[in-house]
Amino acid sequence: MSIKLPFLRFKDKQEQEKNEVKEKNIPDHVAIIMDGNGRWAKKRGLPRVAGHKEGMEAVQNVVRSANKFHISTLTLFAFSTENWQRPKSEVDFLMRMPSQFFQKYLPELLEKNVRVETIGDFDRLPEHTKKAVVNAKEQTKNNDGLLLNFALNYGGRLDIVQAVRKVAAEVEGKRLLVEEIDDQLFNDYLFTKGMAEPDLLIRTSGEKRISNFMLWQCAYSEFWFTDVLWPDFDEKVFIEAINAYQQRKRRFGTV
Ligand SMILES: CCc1cc(N2CCCCCC2)n2ncc(-c3ccc(F)cc3)c2n1
Repeated sequence: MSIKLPFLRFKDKQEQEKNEVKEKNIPDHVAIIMDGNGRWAKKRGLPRVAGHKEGMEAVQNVVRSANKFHISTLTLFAFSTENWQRPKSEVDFLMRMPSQFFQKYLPELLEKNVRVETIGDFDRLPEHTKKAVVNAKEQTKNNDGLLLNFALNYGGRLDIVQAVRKVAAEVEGKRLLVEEIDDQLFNDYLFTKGMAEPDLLIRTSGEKRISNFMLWQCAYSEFWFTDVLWPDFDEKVFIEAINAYQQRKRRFGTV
């Protein structure tokens, strides 16, 4: 059984298949590097912030699609540890986006049983940003639908270094033996504690780099790249990514 998109006319079965997501092998956890917002604006002679605003609409659209496809976890790379190097005016604008997002979409997230989480160094964010995010986390904490996880002030190397520091402190405090340290234990010290690892990592705008995103967690993820700029990312592109994932995961009856 697959989720059909009735509004699209299909030339033939093959064409139809390209516009459907089969229920088998749906990726449990999809992570997205939402790249291309500035380029989207530049192509239109608009200021960069116009690309960020349009990109925020694309965020809610991809949440709706992930919900429809019964994806369990959707992680969105919203702000990296490197993004602090951007002009102050742009960083200030970006730091107001979480609050704007929830002002517009929190009612819909609640109605759709979505739970909001974040990964990254939360403390360094401005108070107004933290307040908006803490409020959304609190209001959605008992929801058991899609886990919408925003990577905020996140870096893969920061994630690993802060985890190593915590493990080292446990060993130093005689609360942990070196021999007990393995992958499974280490996972519990990362920002993504308790979360499934990404099955599919999508990056938009044509760049084919991971840019310090979930370095440990994506060790076994399928990567899918598209030239589409993030503000233009829609359900049709999302289906293309999931279909590509499903093609790679086809067992042809084998285990
Ligand atoms: C903090 C920078 C930033 C940028 C941004 N853009 C701009 C660049 C990336 C593309 C998407 C639109 N969005 N879109 C939603 C959020 C958001 C983050 C956390 C949260 F809890 C709720 C919403 C967001 N955050």
